[in-house]
Amino acid sequence: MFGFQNEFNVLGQTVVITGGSDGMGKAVALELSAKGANVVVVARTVSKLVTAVDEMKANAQNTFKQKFLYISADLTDPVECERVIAEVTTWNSGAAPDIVWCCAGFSSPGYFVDVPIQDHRQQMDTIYWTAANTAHATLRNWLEPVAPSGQMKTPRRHLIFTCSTLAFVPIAGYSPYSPAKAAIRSLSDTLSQEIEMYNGAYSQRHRSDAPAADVKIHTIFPMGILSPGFDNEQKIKPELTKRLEEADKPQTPSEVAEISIRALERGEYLITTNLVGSIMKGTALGPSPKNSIVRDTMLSWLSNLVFLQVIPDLRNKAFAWGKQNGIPGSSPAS
Ligand SMILES: NC(=O)C1=CN([C@@H]2O[C@H](COP(=O)(O)OP(=O)(O)OC[C@H]3O[C@@H](n4cnc5c(N)ncnc54)[C@H](OP(=O)(O)O)[C@@H]3O)[C@@H](O)[C@H]2O)C=CC1
Ligand SMILES: CCCCCCCCCCCCCCCC(=O)[C@@H](N)CO
Repeated sequence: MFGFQNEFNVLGQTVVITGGSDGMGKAVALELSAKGANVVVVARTVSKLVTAVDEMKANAQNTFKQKFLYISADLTDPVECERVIAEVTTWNSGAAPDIVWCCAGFSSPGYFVDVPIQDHRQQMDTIYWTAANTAHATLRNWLEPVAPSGQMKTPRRHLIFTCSTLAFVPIAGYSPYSPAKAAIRSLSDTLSQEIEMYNGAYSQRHRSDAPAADVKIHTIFPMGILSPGFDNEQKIKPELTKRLEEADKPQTPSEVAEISIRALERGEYLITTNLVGSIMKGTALGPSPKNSIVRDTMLSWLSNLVFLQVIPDLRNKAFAWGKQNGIPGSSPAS
């Protein structure tokens, strides 16, 4: 297309998708398979992984050229993440993956004091540590200095995190989950700066050892996704939380995958998937690198005005809820 340079061409690339056996991760896997990528899906449950591989094969652009693999691993364990990268590299004829997309994780909502403290820690393991472990194993591999003769021909790699708009805006009932997503956002912002040192060294690769490729970091911030994980969280979600997130109209996994991939193709860094999500991002953009200085600055001015009203409104709704219903387990005021 005229004037459009695809910043995320996956044809013939090797992609690892954690959490690729369900929900958004599986939708991403299917879409990238249709675009001609070799895809490795990683999650714990083998039966779901087998199904995902079958579906990717059926969806492939070229069944003869593309390869698919699944690896069962619990990514809360950093040793497992290193095994995943090593196995993928062996399978990929000795070359590291070109793209790693962290999608693993699920939400277990509840009020802060009602959720046992070890469950809060477990959410941090499931959300933050699966992503940080994967990023650590991946970047250690990608950023290893190699001699000029070992440099890649298609010199760009992508590390993608999947966060949530809850990293931008607080909603009561998500305290086990939102802090872990906010930590991912902070990791992403920090890495997006740190990676520039390596990319700078890469730009001088003809002179000295440098990483084998340029690396770009991206983070996706979906709103609700109609996934199996979402069905589970709805069963335990406090009624107040459902009420406070009424402005959210959940999207299907394939919608979210498609919108995210299109934004990656435009080269965006922090990616939202609909208008309410963009407004939530706008109010919290702060020091994060921008996709477009003009558009993001206008967006944050607008969002900050909107949120002058939104935050007190959310707090008032919580207060009114308690006034009406009491705290969970108590008998309501009559
Ligand atoms: N659903 C929603 O409303 C929203 C979700 N998100 C985020 O988007 C991402 C995808 O969510 P969703 O589509 O709901 O996903 P699902 O809950 O439907 O699927 C989660 C995937 O992660 C895998 N997984 C979970 N824990 C681990 C682990 N310890 N090690 C390896 N794999 C693991 C699961 O497989 P298995 O259990 O077999 O390991 C599965 O493949 C998540 O990061 C989620 O937090 C963000 C905003 C909204
Ligand atoms: C005009 C602008 C008004 C903005 C109002 C703000 C409303 C907040 C909506 C909260 C939506 C939360 C979606 C994230 C879901 C998620 O990550 C979990 N389902 C975990 O899986």
